[in-house]
Amino acid sequence: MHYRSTRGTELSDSPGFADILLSGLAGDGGLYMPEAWPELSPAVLREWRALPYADLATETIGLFTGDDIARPALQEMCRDVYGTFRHQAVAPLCEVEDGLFALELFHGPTLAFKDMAMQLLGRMFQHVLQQRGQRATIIGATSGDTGSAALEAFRGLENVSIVILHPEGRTSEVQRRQMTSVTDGNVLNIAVEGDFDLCQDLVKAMFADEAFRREVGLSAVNSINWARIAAQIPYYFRAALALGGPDREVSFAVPTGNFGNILAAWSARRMGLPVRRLCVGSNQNDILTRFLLNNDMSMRNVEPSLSPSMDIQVSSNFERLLFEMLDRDAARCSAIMKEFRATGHMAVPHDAWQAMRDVFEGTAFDDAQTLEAMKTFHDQSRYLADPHTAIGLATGARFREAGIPMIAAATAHPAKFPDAVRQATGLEPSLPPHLADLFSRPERCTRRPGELAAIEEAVRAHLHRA
Ligand SMILES: Cc1ncc(COP(=O)(O)O)c(C=O)c1O
Ligand SMILES: N[C@@H](CCOP(=O)(O)O)C(=O)O
Repeated sequence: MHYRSTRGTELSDSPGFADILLSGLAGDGGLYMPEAWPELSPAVLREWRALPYADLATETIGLFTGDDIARPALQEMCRDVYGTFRHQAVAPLCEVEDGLFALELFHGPTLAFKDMAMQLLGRMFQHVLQQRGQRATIIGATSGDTGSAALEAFRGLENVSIVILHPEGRTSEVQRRQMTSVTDGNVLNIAVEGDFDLCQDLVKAMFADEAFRREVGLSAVNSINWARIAAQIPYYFRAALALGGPDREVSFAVPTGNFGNILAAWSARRMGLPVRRLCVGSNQNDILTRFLLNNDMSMRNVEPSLSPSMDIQVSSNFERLLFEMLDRDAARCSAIMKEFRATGHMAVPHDAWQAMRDVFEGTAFDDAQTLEAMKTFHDQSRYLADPHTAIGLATGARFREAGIPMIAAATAHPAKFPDAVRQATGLEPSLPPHLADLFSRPERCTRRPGELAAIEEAVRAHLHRA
């Protein structure tokens, strides 16, 4: 399998999986996409119904790794990683209301869906870096969950340093402590004065600084890295196949921020899974919903919300969908994305927008509606949802159609957001035993202004110490 950039101007043609795993973002600022989509027949999908999660993940992800990670090695990684999840089914389905299912993706070590991919990425990086005799410096931006998942997956690894930028004061306390209590020597946490979009822009700016990129051996584990998306595809197959696919259509509802998780669902559809609708759920930062309604993607200030992991205006993976909807015309895709960054507005060609609307729905819930949804799902169905999951379920409920299972991504454990859960239900969710002492663990974190030079300096100083 080879890859190409959504902006199409890369000099080195057709990198393979190991190359794009380590580089993360294409040199031209675009995002890597597979050169061709694997296509799966209904017969193959029926065979996949019987596979345990780790083997289904091996089959799916193996389509993207090609020969760069030998199949037995990939299978061993998947079995090791998913064998440690707290639920035997890894990503179980729970019917919350008639025809409305929660696909629980939070049974990994850091209690959010990010573990589903990140645990595997830790193993893949180690494997490829050892094979190549290289080191990498991973830089990630987080609104709370990617950071903790990445630190857990990469802490203590010999050939990797990891630096995570989070927006100061804009994560839940549990999310912050999950990051800042990781004090291994290869880890640096930076609290940035600004919001998540600024953190993500800083990461992209470090990638654009060619000299710095080479100097530190920069890698990314945000969902700008295709490997993250690839490892998030299997659970959509698993859920749909468990509910009658490929002989029955299903729909998915996904609480959405950076657009990575729903892009993974779209990818499963593109590979042959019969999926009827993909429903984007937003909080009051509803840029995607407004776009889907009016073909008008206009940036506004980010408002802090009860679902902080979705407090975002620039959804990086939207570029991948746009690229596909423009029939892979990289020049047009690049021009539209550059215009968006320059003006803060984007309207896509009408046929591309219509093609998105044929599949995608969007709706938004402000904080009051989120709390109401959390209370209703708890009172009526005894389902305790974190604010992000509640938005996913409420989105699913809004677009549910008779006879078609609606599967909502349950993206975080309620204990990650105890304040919102208490406010909505009066309940005090408890952390699982392995995190029971989280509030008494020492924290380590560096504060920096949201300026490229200050962040690059902090990274250099960290590498010098390590
Ligand atoms: C709990 C939770 N839900 C939803 C999202 C949004 O997912 P995505 O960024 O893939 O759209 C995130 C962050 O990514 C998250 O941490
Ligand atoms: N909500 C995310 C933001 C980054 O998302 P990613 O999937 O691109 O890593 C977070 O939890 O940090």
